Amino acid sequence: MSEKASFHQLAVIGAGTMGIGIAEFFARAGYSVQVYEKKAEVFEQSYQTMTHRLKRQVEKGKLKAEVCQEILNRIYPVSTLEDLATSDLIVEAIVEQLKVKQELFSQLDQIISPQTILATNTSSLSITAIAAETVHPERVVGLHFFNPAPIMPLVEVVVGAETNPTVVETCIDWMRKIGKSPVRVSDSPGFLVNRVARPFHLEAYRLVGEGTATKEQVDRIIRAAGFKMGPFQLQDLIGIDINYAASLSVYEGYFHESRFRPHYLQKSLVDQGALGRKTGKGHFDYDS
Ligand SMILES: C[C@H](O)CC(=O)SCCNC(=O)CCNC(=O)[C@H](O)C(C)(C)COP(=O)(O)OP(=O)(O)OC[C@H]1O[C@@H](n2cnc3c(N)ncnc32)[C@H](O)[C@@H]1OP(=O)(O)O
Repeated sequence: MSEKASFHQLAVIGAGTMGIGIAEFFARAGYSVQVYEKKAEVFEQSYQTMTHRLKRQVEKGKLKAEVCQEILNRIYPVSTLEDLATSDLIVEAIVEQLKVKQELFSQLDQIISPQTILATNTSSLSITAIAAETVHPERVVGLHFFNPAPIMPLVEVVVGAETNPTVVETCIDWMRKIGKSPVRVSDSPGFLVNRVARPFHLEAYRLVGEGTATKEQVDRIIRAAGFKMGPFQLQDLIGIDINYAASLSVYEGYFHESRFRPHYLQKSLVDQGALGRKTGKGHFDYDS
């Protein structure tokens, strides 16, 4: 592994499902992680959920109580972006809106050193476009984790038009070192996984929309075919809003090719605020 791959201080921006999952994974790997989240209540809620899950692991005898405490102690919130000035690697996991991400990256560019690697966990937005607003686009890279981030091995390492190859190598080496299975992918709409996943999700919506099958039937049959989850269960895990944002982004990115057209039921659920497990209601209902 290259010398540069020895990170000391890590940071995550955004403490939603993915942000806190990524922070937990880094903490489990032995790193201390600063978490910047604009809304204190979002951090509190996510931290509580994570704590609850880790404690259940202790009860099940899968995690030692002291290890659980060490993991929790390594994750701490910070209240300003300036607090991240000395980070070696920052992973952004905020809302999937290009403008908002560009503004954040351009702000960070003024605060951190040119050596800091700036990663985005975007599921489908262009890394090149996110980097375009920064003075140092060469240190911007995609690190696309999968939900649940603490346990899913795959990480797409997404190479933007100006990403420095050393940054890519450093991330790949380090991801391997801490137990992930990184794959290098080029910057295109939806990268690899979210593009391949479009027909999986969208055809499922079409089947249900045209009355050919129910959501329960689709999920049951897909599971029987060997998938861990059916498309509707999986969307409830990922977040229906996140999956809809990926659908829109791939559709836009391929200039409205009809095979990528999002489905009205996606938008309808988002408009209702039925976003999946995180809101207690999505395709199915969940206890809070
Ligand atoms: C949209 C994005 O851009 C891209 C994406 O993220 S696409 C989504 C990719 N993810 C998937 O495809 C997930 C597919 N599903 C699965 O792998 C499994 O169903 C699952 C891991 C979510 C749950 O597994 P399952 O066996 O049904 O449930 P359960 O027994 O509760 O959990 C299995 C283990 O995962 C852990 N786990 C479950 N949810 C977790 C979470 N959110 N965070 C951390 N750990 C979690 C449990 O603690 C348990 O660990 P243990 O074996 O040590 O006790």
